[in-house]
Amino acid sequence: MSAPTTGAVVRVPFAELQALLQAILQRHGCSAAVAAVLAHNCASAQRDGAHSHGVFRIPGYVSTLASGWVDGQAEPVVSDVASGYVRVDARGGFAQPALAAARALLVAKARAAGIAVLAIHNSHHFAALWPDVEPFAEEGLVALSVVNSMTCVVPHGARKPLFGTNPIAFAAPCAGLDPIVFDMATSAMAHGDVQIAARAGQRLPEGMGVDASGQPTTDPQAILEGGALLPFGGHKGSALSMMVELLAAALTGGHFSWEFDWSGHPGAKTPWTGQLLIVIDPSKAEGERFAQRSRELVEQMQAVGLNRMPGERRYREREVAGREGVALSEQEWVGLQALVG
Ligand SMILES: NC(=O)C1=CN([C@@H]2O[C@H](COP(=O)(O)OP(=O)(O)OC[C@H]3O[C@@H](n4cnc5c(N)ncnc54)[C@H](OP(=O)(O)O)[C@@H]3O)[C@@H](O)[C@H]2O)C=CC1
Ligand SMILES: O=C(O)C1=NCCCC1
Repeated sequence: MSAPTTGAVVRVPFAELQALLQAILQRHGCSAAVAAVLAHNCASAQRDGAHSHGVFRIPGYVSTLASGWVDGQAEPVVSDVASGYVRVDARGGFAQPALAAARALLVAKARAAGIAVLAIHNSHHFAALWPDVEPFAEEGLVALSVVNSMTCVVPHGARKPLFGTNPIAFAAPCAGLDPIVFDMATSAMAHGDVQIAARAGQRLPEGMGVDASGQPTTDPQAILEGGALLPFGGHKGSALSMMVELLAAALTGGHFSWEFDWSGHPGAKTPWTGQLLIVIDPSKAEGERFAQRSRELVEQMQAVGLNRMPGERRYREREVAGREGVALSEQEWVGLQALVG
């Protein structure tokens, strides 16, 4: 989640940024419907200071669309496969429009049965994962999502990369407070943050990755050029990353992180994989008590000295952006103007 480090800061109203991103995405090959979903997602990440997946990613969307690797016009096909199961074929398009297409059915099933699963395959996810779960918690539901990405992480104890950076995001309602949300790569660092550090000429902390010969390195460029990331927390993060491969790819019918070949599409950046969401209606078990119990948990964590909840930094940045506008570096702002042409 590195912040931009160069240039003066420009503040832009959220709606203006979203409209600009939508215009860029449409100009470079997305349908209006797809561009609207991605623009909202990306502008939200920038607003919340989630810089590794904010406007930093727009040139990647543009080059990927130009390469023909992703279908920016794809219309997802939603299948109602069982009482608690929805399947979506994203048809080679982005995962977020696939989620949007299935969302109402997924929520209806979760409310009827207490739990429902959404399995998306044939999809590209190039964004932060919290925007996919947080809205469910705002409606009183608990949501968990996983997505796999592209081979760049060495499984614990192995010699070569295999897994993606494979994030896990979770959201739950909390009485009187913002939803409890966490969203984390299962690698020691998100790939986007390695790219940002490389661009800024910064070293990484120790323990993030290895170079092309498998030796530990703090040089982000060495990780990007033939090296690899490590899982967070050794064998534990590695096991979670393995779980993400199983849930997001094997269970959905999507590709494992190493199974797609984008070498024929220079400029392609978006992993062609799968995504799983599990949505639970806590009222089925706990009535109205779940959100209150969440609140009790937060209060107990604070009572023992916790001074920052996961998600809290984003909510703080969101509040500031609401008052002052979304922050971008001047360089990013100028770059976006150039892309709208
Ligand atoms: N689409 C894809 O394939 C991929 C996407 N990603 C995305 O990259 C993004 C960044 O991931 P990552 O770098 O692992 O995230 P971070 O390590 O920055 O943060 C992980 C979580 O921990 C919370 N957190 C951070 N610091 C603290 C602290 N000191 N105390 C309490 N909580 C804390 C964060 O909350 P807060 O948000 O408030 O800082 C967040 O919920 C994610 O949004 C992820 O979805 C990553 C890999 C692949
Ligand atoms: O930051 C990462 O790690 C990734 N983000 C978008 C998709 C590829 C991996």
